[in-house]
Amino acid sequence: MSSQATSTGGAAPEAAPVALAVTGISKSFAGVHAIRNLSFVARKGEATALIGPNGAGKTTVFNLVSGVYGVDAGAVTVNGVDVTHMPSRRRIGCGIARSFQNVRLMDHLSVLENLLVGQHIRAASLTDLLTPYRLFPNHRWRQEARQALADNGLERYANETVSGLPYGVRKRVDLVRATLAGASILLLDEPAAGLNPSETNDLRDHLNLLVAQGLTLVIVEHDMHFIDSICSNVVVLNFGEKIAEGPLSVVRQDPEVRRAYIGDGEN
Ligand SMILES: Nc1ncnc2c1ncn2[C@@H]1O[C@H](COP(=O)(O)OP(=O)(O)OP(=O)(O)O)[C@@H](O)[C@H]1O
Repeated sequence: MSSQATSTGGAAPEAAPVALAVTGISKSFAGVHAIRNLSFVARKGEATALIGPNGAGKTTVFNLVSGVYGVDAGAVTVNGVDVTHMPSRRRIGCGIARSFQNVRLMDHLSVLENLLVGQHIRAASLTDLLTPYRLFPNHRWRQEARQALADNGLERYANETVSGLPYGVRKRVDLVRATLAGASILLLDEPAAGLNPSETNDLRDHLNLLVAQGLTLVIVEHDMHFIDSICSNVVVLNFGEKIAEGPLSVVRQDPEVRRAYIGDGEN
């Protein structure tokens, strides 16, 4: 990844709109300051990485953003909506979804059936919910699901049962499921964990495709090469505080980041 481009001619490119804004959030657990006065934004159509040593607070940020825990202070805004005091399930309706570490597909159903079930969040009524399976084989949802599989190079798996699929494919189907359910911001917790090199490359390509399609990604990941190939912005946490932010090529040169996390041996 190249560092921020500077241009001498013409106006600077306009920054993409803010999709997720975290403003001055703090959280303590029984006197342990897990997150202290943290602020950052994730912009539409960009991937932001959250990195830091074990216990730095990365998972807690995801828990606060997705509403698993309430913040002690600060605010969280999703697509312009203040969700700070909104329950987790309603935040999904604002376009934010959390994925991975555990793939949440139904093993006994086919890929296509899983996608149709995922679309239930968009259903306005019970009739809506049942229609795509039972009545009209070419219902719009089914067409959308097939199209989404095709767009992401997964169409050959449409009728396969999930339990028989390689782990890397299941993870990618889980991504498609989340986007079809209406998510525009994905929180991805160590997406490359447990994948072999070829699956990691496929996932990287898939995530870059989603970014190109305008999705916003926030990724917790330890694999710097993976981050480098996807994320334009990196937020570095240590003991619950932001110690650096910027392109990876810049933050990895920061002495505090090297001391806390990346290490002097890395280039
Ligand atoms: N539910 C909880 N109860 C008590 N302490 C918690 C809870 N959740 C997180 N913590 C504490 O908050 C701090 C940050 O933890 P967190 O899991 O967010 O870090 P992390 O950066 O995700 O670490 P790792 O990379 O190991 O997953 C740690 O000190 C942890 O023990």
